[in-house]
This record gives sequence, structure tokens and C-alpha cells, in this order.
Amino acid sequence: MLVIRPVTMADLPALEQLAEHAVPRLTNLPANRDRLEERIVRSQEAFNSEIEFPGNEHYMFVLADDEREEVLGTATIRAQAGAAEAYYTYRQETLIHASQQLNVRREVQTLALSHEASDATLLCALSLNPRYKGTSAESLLRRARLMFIAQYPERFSRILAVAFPGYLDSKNESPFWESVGRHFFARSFQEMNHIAGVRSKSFIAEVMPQFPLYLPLLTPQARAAIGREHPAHEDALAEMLAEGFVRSRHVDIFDAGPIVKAERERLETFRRAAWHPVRVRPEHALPDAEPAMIANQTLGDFRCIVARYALSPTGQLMLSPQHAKRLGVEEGRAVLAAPLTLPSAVDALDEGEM
Ligand SMILES: NC(=[NH2+])NCCC[C@H](N)C(=O)O
Repeated sequence: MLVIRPVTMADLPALEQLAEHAVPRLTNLPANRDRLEERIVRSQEAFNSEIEFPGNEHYMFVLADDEREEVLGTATIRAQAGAAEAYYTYRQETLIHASQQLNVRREVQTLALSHEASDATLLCALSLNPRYKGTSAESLLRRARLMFIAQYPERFSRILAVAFPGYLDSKNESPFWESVGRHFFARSFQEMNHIAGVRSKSFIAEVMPQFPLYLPLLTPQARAAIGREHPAHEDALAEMLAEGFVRSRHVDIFDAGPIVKAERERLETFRRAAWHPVRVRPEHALPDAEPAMIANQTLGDFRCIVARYALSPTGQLMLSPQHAKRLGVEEGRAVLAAPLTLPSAVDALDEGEM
């Protein structure tokens, strides 16, 4: 049975595999044993501390098959995207270049380096065994983090953000990087992506151009990549838009991948999540019902599974003994449940401020 739980040190070899096989490689999930080990320690600290407001915590989860003792995926919440170091993005802006004398008026799009997203809580570092791509396990891995945030709101920011890997061409090169970053770093996108994961990011501030970029001066390929996700992440982006995230004006500074954000109260999972007392019933006695994410209420032993949203007439959530055991809950204890299926997405650009 598949379950989401906090990472433990025993998961290190599996995490290394997941980091190596992430497509593309992720800055927040460096394929480097020492860095991953630090992240596990850090995550355990976060789960086991009393925290009143978001700071430099990372909460790292794994998707595990408990019977087969196999780790199939991982995902992280960074309580504050830019807690220790600033979180860098490019913000899309419009400038008006006008001359009355010449009777011209031009709107010019620019990208300006920004730290504005630093306060947001970031959902990041998701990697899944490809066998499970497109299954409910993938949705569980992606969205169980929202079930966790819903339970411990004081630990996170009101604004949640997700940065999707940006567009890479068939040669695995980033057209945006080739037109922008390359001039300042003289390294390939893949190398920089790696360095940003294993070393401190202060080099970004030191070497990235400080002045806004004028889009007409970039290559057409680079312009076309702005706000465009990596082909392997189309479904993931669609799911988060269906969840209620909207595209922000911000894009990644290396590959121009889209950054989506939302006030957490607006997300489907937050709006539809409800507490129910548990009633344990034999598997065969459970009525058919839509699938739901179901989470227990124990911070350091957080568990979240997919099971049927089977409610008794008085609002008890009926769980099989196996499901109750996975969640570590007894009859009468409350669990948080939210439907797994989302209404279809509207892909809108948020006009508000980030
Ligand atoms: N695709 C990347 N690796 N981007 C570099 C890191 C940028 C990221 N927004 C940060 O400040 O951490």
C-alpha cells in the first residue's frame, strides 16, 4: 500500500536514485549524497521542532510502498523560499517607450531580477519513479503537501508557490539560458543547474546581470521559452492549475520556467478538506465512493494515503483496518480528508501582485 510519510535516513540510497533520475535534474534535489544527507537531517529537525512561523525549514516527504519497503518518490516543502538566501526570479514587466515628437509609442516587455517570491512557501523537489507517472500515486505525492500545510498553517506562508522546470529543446539545452545566462557564466545550463544545487547560491547575485533584460533583444527561441514548462512537466502544471494555482509574473532566472502561486485558502484541497472521526469497517462492508487523500494528525509521524471517501450518514469516515493501520489511527480519532479528483483547470495569468 502506498503512503506519504516524512523522510528518514534509511531513505538516503533511494533519494539518491530519485535525484539522479529526475527529468530534468532539480536544484532542490541535488544528486549528491552529502547534500541529500544534510537535507534529511534538516527535514527531521523541522518535523520535530515547535515552530510558530515559517523560516528556513525544509519538510521532505517520501512516497513509499510499505509492504515492499520501496521508496517510489519524494517531494519537499520549503517553508520560506528565500529564508537564508534570497529566492531569485525574473519578473515580467512592461515599459512604455513613447515620444510625442516622433509620434511613437511602444510597449516593451522586460524581465527584472526580483526577490519578491522569497516569502512564499515553495513546493519543490518532486521526483517520482517513472512506473507511477500518471497514476493517483503521483497526485498523492504532489498534493499530500497541501494536506500537511492545511494542518499546520502557522508553519507556512499564506502564499504558496511552485516553480516548474523550464523548456529544454531536443538537445536538452535551454534556449533561454543560451540567450541570457550563458553570456555571464560561460557554462552549460546543465552545469549551472547542478552548481546551484550543490553549492551556495551567492554566485547568482554576484554574476547575474543586475539590469532588466529587454525581450526584443533576446533570441526568438529564448522569448518563446519564457513561462513555458519542460515537456515532461505539462501534466504536473495542469494539475496545479486545476488545484487553483495561477501563473505569476515570475519565471526562473536560468530557464524561464513558469512560477505559479496561490493564496492557500483558494486552493481546492484547502477548501474541500474536512475533518472526520474514523470508523473502522471491514473492507467488504465499505460503500463505493470517490477517491480521497486522507491524512492523520501527527506532525512527526504524518501519513497520507489515497482511500475511498466513504462517509457514514453521520459523517464518520469509514476506513478498512489496513488503511487505519497505515495511518496509525484508531476508531474515533479524526483524520483530514479531501477529494483526489479536481475540477478542470482554467489557465489564467494572475494580474495581482506577488
Ligand atoms: N533552474 C534553476 N536551477 N534556477 C536557479 C535557482 C533559482 C531559484 N529561483 C533560486 O533562487 O533558488
